[in-house]
Amino acid sequence: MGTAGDSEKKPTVVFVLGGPGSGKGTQCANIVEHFGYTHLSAGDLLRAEIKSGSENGTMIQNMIKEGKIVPSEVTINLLQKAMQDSGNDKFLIDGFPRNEENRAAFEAVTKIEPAFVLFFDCPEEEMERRILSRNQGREDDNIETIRKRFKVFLESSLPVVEYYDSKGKVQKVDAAKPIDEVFEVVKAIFTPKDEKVAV
Ligand SMILES: Nc1ncnc2c1ncn2[C@@H]1O[C@H](COP(=O)(O)OP(=O)(O)O)[C@@H](O)[C@H]1O
Ligand SMILES: Nc1ccn([C@@H]2O[C@H](COP(=O)(O)OP(=O)(O)O)[C@@H](O)[C@H]2O)c(=O)n1
Ligand SMILES: [Mg+2]
Repeated sequence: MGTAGDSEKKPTVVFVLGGPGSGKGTQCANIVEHFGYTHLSAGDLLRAEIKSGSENGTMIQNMIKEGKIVPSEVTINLLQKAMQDSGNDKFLIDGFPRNEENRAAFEAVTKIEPAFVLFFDCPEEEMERRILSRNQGREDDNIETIRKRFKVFLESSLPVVEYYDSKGKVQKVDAAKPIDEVFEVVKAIFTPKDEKVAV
């Protein structure tokens, strides 16, 4: 018997990254249906925290409106709680880590390394079109905030993708295609290799 610490198996985590509007949430919903993962969107958790009237709510709301990245401590707490509450051991963590601070803090706090990183690659003009017709009533889906979010994505989030790419952990998907075509590619990535053999 191991000690309490090492006898518990670490959960499987896949980070789902990509620019704003690249289709992360949409594809995660598809993956959940087919592969039994629990989908945790960092943005959704932060928006729920605002709605709950938490003491951090105003700070989070202001940062989201400016397209800025909320301090890791806040987001990681929400992710950890959601992981515990889920009862599952397989997670799609969508929209996190979004900067080097997010990445290093998650690793330090949870000791979890992602199994791989699913990266949705999409041209900015297409992402902009999608966000402007998303109609979810989000306070950050306006052209002024969108521009700020694109800048943060290029400056802070892409380096995280590059970091994982240098470790051979990135599965890059062309996300500019229609939803079902993107999912065909995603599905192949999640399907265990021994089930991929044609019969
Ligand atoms: N491949 C796609 N082609 C066209 N529209 C898409 C595609 N994927 C997602 N969308 C739409 O674009 C918007 C943004 O998608 P979403 O999944 O919310 O992206 P993200 O979570 O990366 O911001 C949504 O309205 C969604 O329905
Ligand atoms: N790890 C994260 C994820 C989101 N956020 C905030 O939440 C906003 C919306 O994130 P999101 O993932 O829901 O946005 P989309 O990429 O889905 O459009 C971001 O622009 C950030 O302000 C954050 O601060 N830290
Ligand atoms: Mg999203």
